[in-house]
Amino acid sequence: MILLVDIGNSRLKWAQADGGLLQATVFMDYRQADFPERLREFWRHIAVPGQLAIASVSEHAVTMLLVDMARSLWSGIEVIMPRASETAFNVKNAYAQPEKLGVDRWLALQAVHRYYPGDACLVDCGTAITIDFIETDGRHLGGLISPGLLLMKKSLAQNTAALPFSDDQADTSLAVVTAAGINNGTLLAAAGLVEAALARQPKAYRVVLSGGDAEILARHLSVPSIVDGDLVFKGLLNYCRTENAS
Ligand SMILES: Nc1ncnc2c1ncn2[C@@H]1O[C@H](COP(=O)(O)OP(=O)(O)OP(=O)(O)O)[C@@H](O)[C@H]1O
Ligand SMILES: CC(C)(CO)[C@@H](O)C(=O)NCCC(=O)O
Ligand SMILES: [K+]
Repeated sequence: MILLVDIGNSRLKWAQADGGLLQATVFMDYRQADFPERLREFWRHIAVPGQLAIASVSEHAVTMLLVDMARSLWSGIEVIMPRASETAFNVKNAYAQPEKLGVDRWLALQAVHRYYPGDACLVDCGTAITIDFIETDGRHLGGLISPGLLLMKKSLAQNTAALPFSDDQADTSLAVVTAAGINNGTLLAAAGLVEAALARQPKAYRVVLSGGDAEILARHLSVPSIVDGDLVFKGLLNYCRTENAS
């Protein structure tokens, strides 16, 4: 049994994998005061994992809390924390300083290369929206970073006098009330960003979406896309299998 954890900037996701098969994902808000207690209550009842694999783009303290908790629950558990590198699993990192690429992007790129082979455009619609291009041969071309939908809406509410925070249904039509104007405007900003990034490339790329806003973005993109919310977990599993085999 392997325990997989993806710590984003808004929330944490964890799942177990048995024989390479992913089980259901649990989403948790790790900024709440009772988070450690709630997590421990979950983990006390799961099948004992032999390995814990963590991908974190959050503060080190959150990772350490999880590692300490896992070690206290299951002494001898092996902890795996991949870092972005120059190459791994046939993917070549485009960054001049490869370790600076977010490990979530790095792991998701490896999963895309393995499960959706070909020229691909990976879009993670989380706290941030990241767009990364990868070639059939595993060459990462680089990417883009923008605020995610929630951040765009929050910053409008925080930096204007008249605009409220709104989190209702959105589409990309012209609005005649403020809330819809914000929801539709931010959604179109995200969709337009992805479409513009694709249009600027000299050839076509298969679009793969992940993250909390993947479904809504997929519904409003003018190009076909695949939604896979498990890319970071799938990327993490690569590292576990390798360690198991060695
Ligand atoms: N229950 C939820 N809690 C938080 N965000 C949610 C929820 N449901 C949907 N979302 C949407 O998901 C987005 C956050 O996505 P996700 O959980 O993938 O981010 P994250 O992994 O924490 O962030 P990142 O990896 O980008 O730092 C938000 O912009 C929000 O609009
Ligand atoms: C961009 C985010 C926040 C997306 O989760 C994360 O991948 C990150 O913190 N990356 C480090 C900077 C970079 O990837 O260039
Ligand atoms: K993420």
